[in-house]
Amino acid sequence: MAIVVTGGAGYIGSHTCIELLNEGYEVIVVDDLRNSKAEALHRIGEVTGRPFQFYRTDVLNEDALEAVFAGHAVEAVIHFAGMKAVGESVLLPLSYYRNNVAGTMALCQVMQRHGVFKLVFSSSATVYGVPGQVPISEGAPLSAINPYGRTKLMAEEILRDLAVSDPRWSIANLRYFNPVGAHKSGRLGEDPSGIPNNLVPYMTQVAVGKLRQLQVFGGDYPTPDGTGIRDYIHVLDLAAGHVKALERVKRFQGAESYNLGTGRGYSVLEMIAAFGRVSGVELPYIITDRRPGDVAVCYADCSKAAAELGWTAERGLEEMLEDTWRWQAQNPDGYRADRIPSILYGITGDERSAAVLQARSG
Ligand SMILES: NC(=O)c1ccc[n+]([C@@H]2O[C@H](COP(=O)([O-])OP(=O)(O)OC[C@H]3O[C@@H](n4cnc5c(N)ncnc54)[C@H](O)[C@@H]3O)[C@@H](O)[C@H]2O)c1
Ligand SMILES: O=c1ccn([C@@H]2O[C@H](COP(=O)(O)OP(=O)(O)O[C@H]3O[C@H](CO)[C@H](O)[C@H](O)[C@H]3O)[C@@H](O)[C@H]2O)c(=O)[nH]1
Repeated sequence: MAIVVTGGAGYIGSHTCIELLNEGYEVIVVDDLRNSKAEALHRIGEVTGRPFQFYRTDVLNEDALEAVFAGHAVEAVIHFAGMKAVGESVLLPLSYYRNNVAGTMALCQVMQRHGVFKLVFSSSATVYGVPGQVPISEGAPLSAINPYGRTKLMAEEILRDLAVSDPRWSIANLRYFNPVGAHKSGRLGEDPSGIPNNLVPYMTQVAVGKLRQLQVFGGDYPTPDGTGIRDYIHVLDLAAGHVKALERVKRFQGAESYNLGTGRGYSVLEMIAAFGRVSGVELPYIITDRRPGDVAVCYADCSKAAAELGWTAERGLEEMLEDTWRWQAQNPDGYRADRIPSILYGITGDERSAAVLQARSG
C-alpha cells in the first residue's frame, strides 16, 4: 500500500518523503513544482537510496489525480500542496482560496471515489490568529487575520465536516509552528524563491552575503528583549511527526488537530545570537517597525501530540540552526545550481498532465 504525498517536492514534503522512505513506506509524490525544483526529488532518492513515484500535476487537475489513484493501491494521503506566503495571499486571495481550499476539496473528492479515507493535512499555527494565551493548546479559539490563514481555517473546517458526514474518514490536521532546519546531509533544505519572508532563511542569506542586513521587525513588543517570540521546530522533527500522524489515522475515526512545535519560544535577538554561536558569523541587523499582522508571542502546548501521537520534538535550537547553516553554506543558490532535472528525469509529454516519472537514486 502506498502513501500519496502532495507537495512532496517542497520544503516540509521532501523531508517527510525521506522519513517515509526510510521507514519502508511506498511513496508517490504529486507536485506541480510551482514552488519547488525536481532537483529536490533527485536528492530524496540520493539520500535514501530508494525509488519512489513522481507525478507532475496540479492537485486541482482531478483527471490527473484520478489516474494516480487508479494506478496504485493508495492507503493514505499526506497533503502538503498549498501556497504559504501571507503577504502574497493578501494580493492574490483568489489564487490562495483556489489552491488551498478548492485543491483540498478536489483531492478529497478523488480520495472518496477511490475509497481512500485517511488524510494528514498541513495546517498551521496561523489558525490561532492572535492567541489569547500561551502556550497555545488545540482547544484555543480559532481565527485568521489574513487570506492565507483563512484558507487553512476553511480547509480544516471542511475536513471536520467531511469526517462528520462519513465515519470512514480519519483526518489529522497538523498545526505547524515555525519550521526551520534542513537535512543532516546538507543536500536538502528550504529554498525560498525571491527574497525570503521568514526569519531563518533571511538570516542565512545575510550570512552568505546575498542580502545586506537583517531587519528585526519591532523592538517594542511586551517580551523580555522587545522582539517577537516564536516556537521554531526542526523540519526533521516535523517529518517524524507526519509518520506518527499517519500511524494514528490508521487507528481512529473522525478529525483531530495536533500542534507540532517544541513548546519553547525564542525571540528574534536570541535567534541572532544563537546563529552567531553556531556559524561564527555576526549578523548585521537593524531594529525597524513592527511587521503588520505579527503577534508578540506564539508557542505551542504539544501535550496532545505527545499523548496521542507518541511524538515530541527532539532537536534543540542550535541543531536547527547548524543544519540550516550547513544547507545554506553548501547550497548558496539553493537547488538552482545543480543538475538539469528535466534531462535527469526524462520528463516527457504535457508537463501539466500526469507524467509518470520514476525517481531513482544515483
Ligand atoms: N513552511 C512553513 O512555515 C509552514 C508553516 C505552517 C504550514 N505550512 C504548510 O505546509 C505545507 C508545506 O509547506 P512548505 O513550507 O513545504 O511549502 P513549499 O512551498 O516548499 O511546498 C509546497 C509544495 O506544494 C507544491 N504545490 C503547491 N500548490 C500545488 C498544487 N496546486 N498542486 C500540486 N503541487 C502544488 C509546490 O510546488 C511545493 O513543492 C503548505 O501547505 C503550507 O501552507 C508551512
Ligand atoms: O526578516 C524578518 C523576518 C521575520 N522577523 C520576525 O521573526 C519572527 C518569525 O517570523 P517568520 O516570518 O519567520 O514567521 P511567522 O511566525 O511570522 O510566520 C510563520 O509561522 C506562522 C505560524 O505561526 C504561519 O504558519 C506563517 O505562514 C509562517 O510564515 C517574527 O517575530 C517576525 O517579526 C524579523 O524580525 N525579520
